[in-house]
Amino acid sequence: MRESFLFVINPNSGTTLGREAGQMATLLEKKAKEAGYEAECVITEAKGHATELAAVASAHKQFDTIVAVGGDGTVNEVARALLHSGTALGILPLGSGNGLARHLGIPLTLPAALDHLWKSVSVTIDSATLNFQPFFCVAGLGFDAYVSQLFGKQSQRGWDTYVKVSMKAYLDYLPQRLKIEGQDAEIFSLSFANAGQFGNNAWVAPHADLADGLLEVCTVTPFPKWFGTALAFQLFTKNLRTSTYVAYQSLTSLVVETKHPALVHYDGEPWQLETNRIEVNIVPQSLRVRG
Ligand SMILES: Nc1ncnc2c1ncn2[C@@H]1O[C@H](COP(=O)(O)OP(=O)(O)OP(=O)(O)O)[C@@H](O)[C@H]1O
Repeated sequence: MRESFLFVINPNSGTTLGREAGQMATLLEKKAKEAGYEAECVITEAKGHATELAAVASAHKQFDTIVAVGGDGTVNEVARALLHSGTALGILPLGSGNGLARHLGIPLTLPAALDHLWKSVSVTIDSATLNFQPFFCVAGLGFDAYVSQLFGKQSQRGWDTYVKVSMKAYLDYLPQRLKIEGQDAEIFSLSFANAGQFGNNAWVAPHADLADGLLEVCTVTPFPKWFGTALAFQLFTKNLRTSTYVAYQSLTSLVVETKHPALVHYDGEPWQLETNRIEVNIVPQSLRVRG
């Protein structure tokens, strides 16, 4: 039997899909056929739709691989439907940040990413949960959650919007007091990294390993405003570990208590909690990915 792929296309991802999603579907079906595979495409109609589509296809064992065509939000929506299933996740990284794809070394141009997809084999990786919400790349609270909330409100996506939004967020963001495993702490940000980067090569935990059964917990403590540029440089050059304001722990679970229900993010998706308690857990060896 020929190998089969379902492409789940999010027209809202990145800056290139949009009204071109229909053309993308036609192109992907043609390319798959030329390469000797069975393929179907579906275009999502709303937030959460990718999970429904992937869950139905996976339950009926209709396809060997379900490919998220979009960014980390799309990857999250498809991947959560494939947890502990026999169906593998594929990624065509057409989002804004593409953190998991970049960590996995998936090329960012469509022809190269497709070529990579056909040739790749599946590996089993860990996922994680934040208050039972699955994530695959990075989740957290503090500055990054604030940026994800502001980014989610923009009409344009893409790298330029990330930069604009991050700079605005930096000017008015205030550090938070909370308890990490019962210990008082003040944080600029607290990240739970399954993969090494947020996306756009912002390496929050370059040493993160997707299959080691551990989360890399990265605490950034408050720093003088003038140090922001140096910290950003360390983030983009995989040198955050050298900063005096950064500490790492490798953990399987963690409990954080906040004064007020916190704004968090999971794979860049903002989420306003209704509880003061945050529990993060690793879920070892839970997802098959074409890497
Ligand atoms: N048809 C749709 N209409 C509107 N929003 C959608 C639709 N399908 C999915 N979404 C939502 O679009 C959002 C953005 O998708 P995604 O995260 O893939 O792109 P991105 O933010 O540009 O990339 P990245 O997360 O890599 O930075 C997600 O919150 C997803 O739930």
